[in-house]
Amino acid sequence: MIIVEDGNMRLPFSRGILTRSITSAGVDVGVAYSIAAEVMKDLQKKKKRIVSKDEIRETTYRKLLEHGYKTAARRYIFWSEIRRKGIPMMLLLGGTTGVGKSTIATELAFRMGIRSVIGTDTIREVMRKMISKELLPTIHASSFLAWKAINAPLKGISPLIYGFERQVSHVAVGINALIERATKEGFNAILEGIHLVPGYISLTDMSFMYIITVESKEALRARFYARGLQSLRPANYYTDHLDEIMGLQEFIVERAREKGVPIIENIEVDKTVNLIMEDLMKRLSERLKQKGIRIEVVE
Ligand SMILES: Nc1ncnc2c1ncn2[C@@H]1O[C@H](COP(=O)(O)OP(=O)(O)OP(=O)(O)O)[C@@H](O)[C@H]1O
Ligand SMILES: O=C(O)[C@@H](CO)OP(=O)(O)O
Repeated sequence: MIIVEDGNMRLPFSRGILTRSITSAGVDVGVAYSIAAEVMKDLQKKKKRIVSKDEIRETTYRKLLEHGYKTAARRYIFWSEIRRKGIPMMLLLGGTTGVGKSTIATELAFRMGIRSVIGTDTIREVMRKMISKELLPTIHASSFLAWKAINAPLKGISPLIYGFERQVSHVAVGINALIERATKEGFNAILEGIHLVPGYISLTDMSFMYIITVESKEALRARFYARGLQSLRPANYYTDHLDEIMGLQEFIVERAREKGVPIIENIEVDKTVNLIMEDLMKRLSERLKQKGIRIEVVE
């Protein structure tokens, strides 16, 4: 068995863990697994029982280059440097219901080795238990039905948007508290949810927001049916309100354009995840440069 030394810690070499960090470079999981296996063989050939993390990093980098994955090799080093330096950051994924936020968040967390994925629905759920329907009616409804819980002003704003905005501004109190706490403690997390609307959330200099969209009502309908098969959230509840849900997407996208938040259309999960990681790498290295932190390999 090969033992990996990392500071004071010693852990058995895990092909699974290495596979995961190789996928952070945008390499397909199957390729990542076979490269991790080759790295393991190389290390075994050296007949060393204890290897350092740097040795693993260098061997992996070399293997990626050998297989012609030049860009991926540089990305791999970038993300391992980020992990090694323990740079705290938050990733925020917003977008209307059903676009694929939690699916993408889980995949990103896996590739980036982030342990915490928090849905804003959970924050809303906690608030529901603490604040009665009489006091805050909008948080007790789905985003697209919040308008039914209150009387919107007669002019100037659509009731759908008015109800949603009320819900978002209440849930944002909990979200902002969470961001503040995470920043204070320096932990990495991915937040996802419909309540992450640009302009309502206080972003720190190490939090990065993306808005996920779906191309059409029909694509969204298909996603609700797919989700209905995998979970207890019935498709019809959402497909009966597709116009309202698309209306919320329009509102969120407008806010994102206003605030300069990147908008990513989610067609294929893998491509969406790669696009986010690519953009995040650029934004992150720019931000770190401003802070005077150098990351060795950046394209
Ligand atoms: N690019 C995609 N192509 C096809 N199906 C997708 C894609 N992205 C996500 N899905 C599927 O769409 C369904 C909805 O995705 P998910 O539950 O992640 O959405 P969400 O944005 O988190 O929704 P909510 O805000 O309601 O929690 C899931 O069944 C998921 O597997
Ligand atoms: O409010 C909503 O639109 C969704 C967001 O995920 O939540 P729920 O399905 O619980 O209503």
